[in-house]
Amino acid sequence: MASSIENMSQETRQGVATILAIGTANPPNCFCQSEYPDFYFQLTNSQHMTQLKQKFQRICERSAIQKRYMHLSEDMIKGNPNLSIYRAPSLDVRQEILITEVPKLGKEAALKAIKEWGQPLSNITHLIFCTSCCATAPTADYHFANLIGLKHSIQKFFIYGQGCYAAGTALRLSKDLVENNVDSRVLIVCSELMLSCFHAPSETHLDILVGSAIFSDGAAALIVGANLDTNKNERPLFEIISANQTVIPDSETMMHGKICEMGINYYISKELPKCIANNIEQCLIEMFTPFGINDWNTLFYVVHNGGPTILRGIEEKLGLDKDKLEASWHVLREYGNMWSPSVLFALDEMRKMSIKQGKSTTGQGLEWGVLLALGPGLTVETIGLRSCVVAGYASE
Ligand SMILES: CC(C)(COP(=O)(O)OP(=O)(O)OC[C@H]1O[C@@H](n2cnc3c(N)ncnc32)[C@H](O)[C@@H]1OP(=O)(O)O)[C@@H](O)C(=O)NCCC(=O)NCCSC(=O)/C=C/c1ccc(O)cc1
Repeated sequence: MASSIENMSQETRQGVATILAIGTANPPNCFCQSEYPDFYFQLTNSQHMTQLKQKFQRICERSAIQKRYMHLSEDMIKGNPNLSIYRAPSLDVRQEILITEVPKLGKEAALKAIKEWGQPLSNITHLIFCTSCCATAPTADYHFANLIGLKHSIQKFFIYGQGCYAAGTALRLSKDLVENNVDSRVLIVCSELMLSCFHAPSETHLDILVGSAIFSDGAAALIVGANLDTNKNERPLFEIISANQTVIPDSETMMHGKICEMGINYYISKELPKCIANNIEQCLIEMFTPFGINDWNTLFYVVHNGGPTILRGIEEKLGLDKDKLEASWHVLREYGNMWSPSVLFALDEMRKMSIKQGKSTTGQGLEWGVLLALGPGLTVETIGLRSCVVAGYASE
């Protein structure tokens, strides 16, 4: 197996799932992290909780985040005061907004991906839509397909409630779809709005402080296909060489949530970063041993930016060089943790950063890499990637 990889040229291979375009979008409201504690405690009439506010300030300072985007606004809270009262029933008003806004933000990201891809909308054969934020029938994929104008014969899949690892599941599914359906083109869309889980601070539910400090809104879209039509100028960004899902044993209590009258009520254990760090190398061993790869610094990395302690834990456990998780740190700093789209923002940043730095491939000049999507379960989606030559790159 190893020798076949060493001999592979940088041409994309026939029949292998390939990412052809990436688009991202955020709502217009931008929140500066250093100003957010004042805004959040004032918005939720919690200024009197001075110790809790100081704790929240410490979490914001330690978050490594500089700014985040949210659909949520002061006017929305004023118009719906229950949104800012801890545990007050507010599911109806949240769902009413999310049913419209989740597909809408997804459309913005999808239009950017489709523009980069350069092909007509009618060439999309399959849609995979992911969100943890709105529960309706028909589901959000249906509303999205109508909104953007996909053909009625589009083959739709809806991935709901997987939180931050949904993009990995979508990539794994897209690989099976495009490698088994001739000429198929899959549109993946991940769209999340934190209005679904915005809560006032509570002395008895400290997990909310963490989510309120790091969660943010975003959408990302990809086009995936195999057997590129170079006559139509389809260009490869990354090949999906392999895809595994792993559930970390006995980790269910690390991160969980459920929809309640108050919106999504979630819990995040302090032990979560350690649990991920302790189990991540096994995921890499299982994916890359068949390829003869065991030096983790020979790979490029696209990791879900769940929080700074999660990224640091992975760096330390794998013994990674300083710049290995640069794309994920960038997304954490500039956008926060957007759940499912986050790791696709990091994938987008990886190829942009590689071009900006004059690297020969979309994977920081390296050929092989990994995308790690992490979420409730704890579930890890490990996606093996092969970079592509940067268009127009001329070696010396
Ligand atoms: C930025 C943190 C939170 C703090 O930075 P630090 O370097 O560890 O700093 P400190 O150790 O000084 O911690 C600052 C304070 O935060 C507190 N803290 C530290 N983690 C905690 C903690 N999980 N609880 C409650 N206090 C804490 C910690 O006790 C401490 O309190 P204090 O001593 O009073 O200053 C850092 O620990 C961190 O990155 N933690 C990992 C964040 C994390 O778990 N991310 C994944 C979130 S879960 C997710 O993305 C999706 C969930 C989801 C769920 C359901 C759905 O349906 C959909 C989605």
